[in-house]
Amino acid sequence: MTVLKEAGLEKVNDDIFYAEAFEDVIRRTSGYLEAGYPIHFTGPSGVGKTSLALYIAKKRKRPVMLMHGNHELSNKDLIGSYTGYSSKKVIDNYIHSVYKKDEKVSETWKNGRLLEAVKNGYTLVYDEFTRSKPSTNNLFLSILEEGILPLYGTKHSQPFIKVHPEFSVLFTSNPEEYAGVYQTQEALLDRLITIPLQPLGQSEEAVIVSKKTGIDETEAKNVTAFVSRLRESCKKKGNEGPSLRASIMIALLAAKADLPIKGDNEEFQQLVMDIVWYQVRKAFEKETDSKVQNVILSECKKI
Ligand SMILES: Nc1ncnc2c1ncn2[C@@H]1O[C@H](COP(=O)(O)OP(=O)(O)OP(=O)(O)O)[C@@H](O)[C@H]1O
Repeated sequence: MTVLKEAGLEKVNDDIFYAEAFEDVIRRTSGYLEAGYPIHFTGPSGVGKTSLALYIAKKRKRPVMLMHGNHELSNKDLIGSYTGYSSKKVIDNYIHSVYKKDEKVSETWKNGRLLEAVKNGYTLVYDEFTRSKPSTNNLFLSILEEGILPLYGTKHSQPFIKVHPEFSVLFTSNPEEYAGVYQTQEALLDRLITIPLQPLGQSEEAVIVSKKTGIDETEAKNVTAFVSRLRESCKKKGNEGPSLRASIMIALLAAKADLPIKGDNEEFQQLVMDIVWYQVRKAFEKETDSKVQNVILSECKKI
């Protein structure tokens, strides 16, 4: 769990740049959130779902909590649990002929992440929520429908807590065919406004790459155009191919190693090969390794 504001991690969000192609999505989703509806961004890896969710969350001017889906996430993590015992001993020996000892032992309760967010009206970004078990995510049904968080199995005398009126949530997920992703219960999906996101255009990706890595925008465009051409070839084979992440890695590593972003530079060729190989190999699974290398190299040489 990360409460960005409290952890002094607001920089995480300052590092997110506004992309014009998302302007309309930002406007629509901000309106839905203000009206009290949860948002769900879905799309392939690396299109910028988490970044966009964080960007929109930050605009709400409420503390932002980032939570990552995981198959080990449990109700204890979300609601809270007793973490042990604490004891308090008072010894009164003021009058030395009188000795009084008062000892109290009590269980120590620690609030879970969701309970904190719900109680204090945070904006929750629940990243890759379909990586948690559907049974864990059931808690969201009560939150979104009845406006309560049930305190199941916690020995609390109070059966639930009411959701703060400012609480809101943005979910992100990868498509169901991705490894490690659970199928989500229809009842939950039915309560979310699901918006599919597609990769940004190469010019918009270039702006992000340039701002994030410090390389010149024309060079960044050469990198994103290269990655984008490979992505198109992979798509024809039914695979997503390399994402914006690959462009950021190429630009960063080239800058660090002081490599020119030039397709005929052998060291640069090796760098891009290392970065995009896995994704391209997956798409061209029926081809030989040397054919895959040729696909990458011939696109690289166009830089
Ligand atoms: N608008 C943006 N501003 C700055 N960086 C961005 C932006 N969009 C994407 N990125 C960067 O691109 C990479 C992928 O973005 P992000 O993690 O948001 O994608 P995602 O769709 O959530 O991916 P995944 O499904 O793999 O989690 C990250 O390194 C992120 O920092």
